[in-house]
Amino acid sequence: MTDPIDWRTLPKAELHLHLEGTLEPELAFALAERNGVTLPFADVDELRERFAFEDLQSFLDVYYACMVVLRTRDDFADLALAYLERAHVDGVRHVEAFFDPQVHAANGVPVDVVLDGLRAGFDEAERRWGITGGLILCFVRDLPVDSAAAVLEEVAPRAGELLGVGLDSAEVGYPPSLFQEVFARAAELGLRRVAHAGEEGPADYVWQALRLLGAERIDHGIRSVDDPELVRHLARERIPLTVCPLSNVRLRAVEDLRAHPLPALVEAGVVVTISSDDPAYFGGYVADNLAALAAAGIPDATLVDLAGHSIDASFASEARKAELHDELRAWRIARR
Ligand code: HPA
Ligand SMILES: [Zn+2]
Repeated sequence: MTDPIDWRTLPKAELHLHLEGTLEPELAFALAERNGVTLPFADVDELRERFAFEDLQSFLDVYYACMVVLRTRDDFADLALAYLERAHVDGVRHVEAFFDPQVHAANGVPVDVVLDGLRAGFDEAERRWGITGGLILCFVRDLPVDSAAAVLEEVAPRAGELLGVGLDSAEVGYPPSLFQEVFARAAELGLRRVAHAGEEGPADYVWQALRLLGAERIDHGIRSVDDPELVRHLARERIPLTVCPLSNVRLRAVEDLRAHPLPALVEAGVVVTISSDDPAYFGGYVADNLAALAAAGIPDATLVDLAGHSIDASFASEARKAELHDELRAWRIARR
């Protein structure tokens, strides 16, 4: 028998990661103190007690409450670099990360400040650890569509500093169709398009994200299993799903990992990738997600294949993808 795999050693890309969801309680309280901001939780322990979520909304309430500590360019740079250091330890070689500028704007922080800080963090991580990647601006689907359009126009002159746009936050009752025009404008600006769909919402929202928004990747997408025609479409067109197993369990989108639709999706030939979503809140970073899947009975060889999918499904250049595949090949050879 071969040794158990240390999933941190496996080269991989992380494609579904909310930077604000990497705000560990200790950093949240340190930033609150630095900025003279009061969090609605007494201390780190009380905040962690609030991590017993019942659904997506009960998580979002805590997640948005913590964001008030993020005020300055340095806060955003520190947040990004702290995550990227953990990602580096986790064997993440390429990251495509979300951020929610509408929420920061509501807190009085201009999108330019957010973007300057996050970009500084990414640039530093590339220098230190060779991690590549970039930023995906997410529209918050339960805020007015006008505010999504406004933030897009505000960043339009800096579109070249973004990889793309996404769609996140409370899903049910906020169908992708609401954002058709905003996504069309993003495409005009040369931005790639992804969208959260089929996390708590129905398979029809996945169809809408594909057909109305031009989404190239679906974030979560697990409810696609309810629609066999959709599963066949995803497989045939090689449309990747960025699946976040520990998130799905914590937010009760699935009962437990053994009931997760991932094996059915993989079996059907869908390009599944694994990510951590909001690792500070959901009990694990990406290697922890892989370890949890292995413990739940997913074969090691399947999980290694999914790391390969994460490279293919990324928006990295073809040259960078080839480099990452070389690293993965070397890893497989070293395991033999
Ligand atoms: O898991 C999520 N789903 C939707 N919106 C989010 N914003 C941060 N995390 C999430
Ligand atoms: Zn997400």
